[in-house]
Amino acid sequence: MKNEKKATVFDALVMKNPIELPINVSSEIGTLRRLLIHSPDRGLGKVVPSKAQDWLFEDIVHLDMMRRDEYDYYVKILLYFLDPDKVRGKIAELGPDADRSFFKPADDHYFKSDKVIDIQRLLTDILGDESIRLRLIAAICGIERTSFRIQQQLNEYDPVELAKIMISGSLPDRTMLFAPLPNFIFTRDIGIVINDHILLNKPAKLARTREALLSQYIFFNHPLFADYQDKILEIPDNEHAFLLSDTDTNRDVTRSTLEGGDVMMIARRHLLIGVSERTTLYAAQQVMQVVFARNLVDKVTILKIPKKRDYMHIDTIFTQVKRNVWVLLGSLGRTGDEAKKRDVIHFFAPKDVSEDLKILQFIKGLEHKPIEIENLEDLLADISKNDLGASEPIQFIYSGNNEFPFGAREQWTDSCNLLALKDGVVVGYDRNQKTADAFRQAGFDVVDVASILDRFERGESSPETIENTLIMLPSAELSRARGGSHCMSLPLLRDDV
Ligand SMILES: NC(=O)NCCC[C@H](N)C(=O)O
Repeated sequence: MKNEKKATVFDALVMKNPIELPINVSSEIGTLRRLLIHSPDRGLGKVVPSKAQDWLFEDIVHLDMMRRDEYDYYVKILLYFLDPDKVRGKIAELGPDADRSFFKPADDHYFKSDKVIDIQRLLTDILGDESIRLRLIAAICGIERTSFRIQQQLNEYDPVELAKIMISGSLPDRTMLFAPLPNFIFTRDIGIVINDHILLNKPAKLARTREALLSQYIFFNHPLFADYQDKILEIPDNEHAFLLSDTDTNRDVTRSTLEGGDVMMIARRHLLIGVSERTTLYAAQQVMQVVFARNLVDKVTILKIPKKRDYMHIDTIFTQVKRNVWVLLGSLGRTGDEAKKRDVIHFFAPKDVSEDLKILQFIKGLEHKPIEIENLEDLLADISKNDLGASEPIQFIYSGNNEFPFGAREQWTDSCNLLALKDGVVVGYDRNQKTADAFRQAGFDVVDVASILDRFERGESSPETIENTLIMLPSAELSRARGGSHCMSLPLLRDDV
């Protein structure tokens, strides 16, 4: 439909006073109250084998199956926990064979929650403003190098359709104008809430550049974030970076790239930052300076992980399950270290293929005297006990139950990338069966998402009463996109723990 200046579609959100929609995240496990997601859009169905690597997928996906059999369940479980009135009593009619209008952000029958918010709707809202629309069209056409005529043509679409085009890269008649954004489903990577501040990301990969631009416009222009304008943090490049060649090894210490999967608000006064394939040391340092300067935390821990596609961000190698329970990849933990010490080949390995994990902790005011932490388990145990006050013994659940070669296999399909809905209740992928065994051995219930929704519907369990559970999401297609439920969430509000 052509641009008719319709009222913004997300009235429920826009009309609320932003004060009623606070933003605050001070842990990874406090009960989740509000988050940003993005349902797989038509762009994901455009990935072809020859572009899969460039677009950061290792495979092509079946879009309809990914939506009906997998992602829609993710949405249902999120709604049951965060906004139950939208789905309670309706689960049977929202099955994989039903009409999907409830799940389509641009549809009149969409669930329209102000707790589980699709970023596409926020984009639609801001595109209702003439000046923002013109600027964003120009910016996108600039980075995508389209013709001037296409710029003019885009301005003719209404905000609902224009948002779809900007995300998917294609027109309603399926003509492709530019590349899709298949990784936009991983909302974790576009921004991170640090207490009541929002840190915007600078993606390392070209395929994610447009995501950052869209997010920047949304965070700076949507009424939802109106009260937080002076709390949005952006990390600039070091001016020396502009003078370095692409191959200069100093690029890493001057260039600023940062993705949300590398930033974890782990406790009210403690931030973790990964230095990885995607996040540079320079960016990590800049973030540390700004969070200390704004007195947002007292402690920043920097974890340098191997620059490998398998690991990508720190949230691909560990996430928190409960105040005293973590899931992690054993080969980068203590057990991995011990095995390595006995391994003469590892000792002589050139630095760039080293599997080492290095951890340095910085205390505000004593930044010049960082503390080295020997292994991941020591760091996580310290967080549980000293930052979060856990009194029970600390438990580590290892990817693939630490059995060779399942640790690596299941980490690749996001066994360590879990989203906590509340303390001890997490969502993960069903294909990671050895990791699920490890959860059982640690005393957790392991239940597939359809069964838990049934139990909720029958009143046999509820989001309030459920404890110590791994909820398993169907994942044959989603896991091909190389991210898990942690990556598919940008928490905006969690209860304090
Ligand atoms: N936080 C995350 O680990 N996000 C997963 C991102 C997957 C996406 N295909 C990417 O490579 O960027």
